[in-house]
Amino acid sequence: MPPKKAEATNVRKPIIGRLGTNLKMGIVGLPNVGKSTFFNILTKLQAAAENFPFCTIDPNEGRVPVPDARFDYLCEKYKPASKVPAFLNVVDIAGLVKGANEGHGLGNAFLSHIKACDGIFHMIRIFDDEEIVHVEGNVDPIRDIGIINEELRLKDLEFIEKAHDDVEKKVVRSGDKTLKFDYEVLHKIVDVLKNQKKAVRYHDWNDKEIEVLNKHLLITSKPIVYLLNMSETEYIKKKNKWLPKIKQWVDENDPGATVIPYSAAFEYKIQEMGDEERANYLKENNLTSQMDKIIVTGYKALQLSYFFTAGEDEVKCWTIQNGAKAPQAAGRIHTDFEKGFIMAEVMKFDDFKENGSESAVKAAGKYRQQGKQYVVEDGDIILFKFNAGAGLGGGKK
Ligand SMILES: Nc1ncnc2c1ncn2[C@@H]1O[C@H](COP(=O)(O)OP(=O)(O)OP(=O)(O)O)[C@@H](O)[C@H]1O
Ligand SMILES: [Mg+2]
Repeated sequence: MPPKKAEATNVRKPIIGRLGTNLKMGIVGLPNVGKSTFFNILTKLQAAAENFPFCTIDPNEGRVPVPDARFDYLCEKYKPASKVPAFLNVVDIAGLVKGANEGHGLGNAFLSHIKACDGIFHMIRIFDDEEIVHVEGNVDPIRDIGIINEELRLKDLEFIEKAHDDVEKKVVRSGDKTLKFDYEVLHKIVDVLKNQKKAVRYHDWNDKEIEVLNKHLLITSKPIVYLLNMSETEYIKKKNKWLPKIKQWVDENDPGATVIPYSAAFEYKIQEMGDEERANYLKENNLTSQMDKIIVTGYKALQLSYFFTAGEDEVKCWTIQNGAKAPQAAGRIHTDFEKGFIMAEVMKFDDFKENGSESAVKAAGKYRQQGKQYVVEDGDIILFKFNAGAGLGGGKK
């Protein structure tokens, strides 16, 4: 029997990058542009952030709760003993300079810290401040974006040429046919990076090619979120001469990437205020913090989403990779849930909010039982039914 149409819509393009849910965003940029300041505001940690280039050497890691009004609503509703939001992992990395791929600045070693991340917050300085050293002598974000992207491209090229040559030896000299397709794809990747001088993510790869790409986890295949670090004054005035130029550059050179202007100085200032003082200040001056937006954008860039389990004991967000099916999602809670999966009972968050309770959702006919093929959607509230062991009756969570 041919597959049903409904199932066909479940077919998704494979994700480029690491599998799993423990993914992280790395903060990348020139030295002294505000990466550690941003990291500290995000994580409320105290990594060294001083006015000199290469202040950061070893990477700092932290995790930040992902803000979500739906989660807050569920907590308000159930008043659970335990509240567990989703988390975004972030890594503060040393500054990158021109020629880093050849060992300039802090050199090559920490490019591996970028490689170990799954997505990039590309931090760009657009604030003018005579006091703050700029390694290139003046503020010119278009030039700076170029320097960073070029370093990342060259690093990938160096890595992939080596992989290409290794596979070439096996295919051409030793006649290993199993690697023939890998060899073709590696050849294509070298072409994109070397001849077309493009990042790997700009190219449209097919499913089989993505399988090969995922053996190498190239830096330029990672999703990017551009963060433009403004001065406090300009952020408040919502004005900076570089903003239109950068937007234009990204549209032309990195279409689809997200650009978020913000100000580390402003965010730092409001973080120091008390809750009430901050709320009043923002309201009176018609200003908003950009931190929530940045966190959510970073989390989504990693192709992650979450479903909720909700009850009086606990309201919890469970991170999944986009496109995960119900049994896989159940496996996030416990491997037994995946092995003995029977069904997922699903409420859409909006239905829950509209109807006010689980029983009202049921009465409205909107409480749905979903099977193994169900692709879990962000914000689903789920109760899994599963077989606990070989035929030992049902269980649930
Ligand atoms: N928006 C801003 N306006 C003014 N000063 C800022 C702003 N953002 C950061 N700074 C200042 O810039 C300096 C460098 O910041 P930070 O240490 O965070 O940079 P970094 O990118 O982590 O540098 P490195 O690569 O050397 O580790 C600090 O003195 C910080 O206070
Ligand atoms: Mg730093």
